[in-house]
Order: sequence, then C-alpha cells, then structure tokens
Amino acid sequence: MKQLNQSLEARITELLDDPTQQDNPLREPLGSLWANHQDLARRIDRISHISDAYQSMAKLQEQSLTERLNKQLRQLEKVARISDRYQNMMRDLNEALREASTHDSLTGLANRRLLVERLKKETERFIRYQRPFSIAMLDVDHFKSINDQYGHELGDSALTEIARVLDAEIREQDLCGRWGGEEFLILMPETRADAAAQVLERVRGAIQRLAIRAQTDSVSITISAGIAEHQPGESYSETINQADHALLVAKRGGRNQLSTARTSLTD
Ligand SMILES: Nc1nc2c(ncn2[C@@H]2O[C@H](COP(=O)(O)OP(=O)(O)OP(=O)(O)O)[C@@H](O)[C@H]2O)c(=O)[nH]1
Repeated sequence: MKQLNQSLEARITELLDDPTQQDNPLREPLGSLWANHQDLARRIDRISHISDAYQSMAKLQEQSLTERLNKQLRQLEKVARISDRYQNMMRDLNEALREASTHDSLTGLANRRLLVERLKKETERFIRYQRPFSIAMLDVDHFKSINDQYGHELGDSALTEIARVLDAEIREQDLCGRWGGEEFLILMPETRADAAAQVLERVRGAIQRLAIRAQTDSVSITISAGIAEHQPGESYSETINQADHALLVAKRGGRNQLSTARTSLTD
C-alpha cells in the first residue's frame, strides 16, 4: 500500500513538473488536488504526532499513579502490621495483668481475690440450684520454725512445693489458692464434707511425703486442715469461719490432721 502511494505520488509530481503537460487542462485541477492532498497529509501527520505525545504522556501519568498507589499500599500494609503487633502486645499485656491480679506471684496459685470471686459464684449456684460445695482451710504446721531454722528462702521454696502438690492433688473443677502467708484455701464445688475430707486426707499424705532439700538436710513438712460444707442461709464468709474454726481444732488436736466443721466443734 505504501509502495503504491509512493509510486502514485511520484507519477503526479512527474506529471506536474513535465513541461509537455503545461497545456493539459487537467494539470491545474490536479495541481490543486495535489496541494490539498499534501496539506491534508501534513495535518494528519501533526495530529498523529500530537496523539503519540498525548499517549506517552498518559502512559507516564498512569505509571506514576500506579507507583503512588503501590507506595500507599505498602505504607498501609506497614501500618496494618504495626497495628497487629500492637494489638497482640496489648492482648499479652492484658493477659499478664489479669494473671497478676488473680494469681499469687510466689506460688502461681489463685490469689485471695480470685478465690473470693469463685466463692461468690458457688454461693449463688447453691442458692439457685442447691448445688453443694465445701471449702478447706490449710495451714502449714510450725512454719515459723522452718523459716527460723533454714531461712526465708527455703520457706519460700517449701510454699512453692506445697502449692505444686496441692495443684496436682485436686480435681479439675476444684480451685486451690493462697489465702495468705502459709495458709491455703481449696474450694470444692459439687462436694459434700465427707468427700472433701477424703480429698484433704490425700493432700495431707502427699505433703507429708514431700522432702524439701536444705543443704544436707531433708526437711519434712505437714499441714493441718479444717473443712466446712456450705449450709443453707450461710454466707461464704461464714463457711470460711467454720473452716477456720475446724482448722483451729485440728491444730489443737496435735497438727498434721484434718477436722470437719460442725462434727468437730467440741471446744
Ligand atoms: N518464707 C515465707 N514465710 C512466710 C510467708 N508468709 C508467711 N510466712 C511465715 O509463716 C510463719 C507463720 O507462723 P505462725 O503463724 O506462728 O504459725 P506456724 O509457725 O506455722 O505455727 P502453727 O500454724 O501454729 O503450726 C511466720 O513466720 C511468717 O513469717 C512467705 O511468703 N514466705
């Protein structure tokens, strides 16, 4: 096609330049047509140039827009990653705070606060569904003399060891916590006093078998415990008082033993 055009153009210019065709009546209209054609060809050429320039400009703009969008996307991804990390950190922090506010730092057992929370819930369950529960107060025997003889540090490890045994001996639904100092409380849902006494007898035996190492010595430890089953119309504090009283009876009875409230209020 291009070749055909070129040979046609060559023939037209040849004809227009040919002196023998000077008088040809078609020469003038052909000359005007040729001039018109060339003008049109120039315009088309210019338009096509402009169109090319516009296209490459649009392409450039498109490229820079894509780059800008990609950059913004990368920044957004970064912000999302930071936000994820921040949220995880806050969750861990909350978890650690919750753990610290509900657990004892030395033994890792539930602290008094968590025990009271659960005691309240069990009391509510008792009122609503008449589900029984018992509690046991445990106290390490002659703990002061262990501290005095072997030092506070050993006393601390003895408490940690006792906590480990307690945790291992109770059932999944029971909750054992440090009530304070060398005193522990075990909350036993769905448990009557006689069943609680069996659990505590097992715990007492396991602690008696514990041998805490102190340099060359092996220190043996015993506990006394008072058990009380929650009674209708009673508050949980009253049940604790009953268990405390039974604990006193066990101590007075010679230590390393259990006593159950209401069956042992002999003094
Ligand atoms: N090492 C250590 N000792 C503690 C901790 N909390 C309380 N104690 C000690 O536990 C001892 C309790 O002593 P007492 O209340 O006299 O009772 P006890 O010597 O165990 O005698 P009984 O309970 O009558 O058998 C005190 O000397 C407290 O200082 C603790 O976290 N770590």
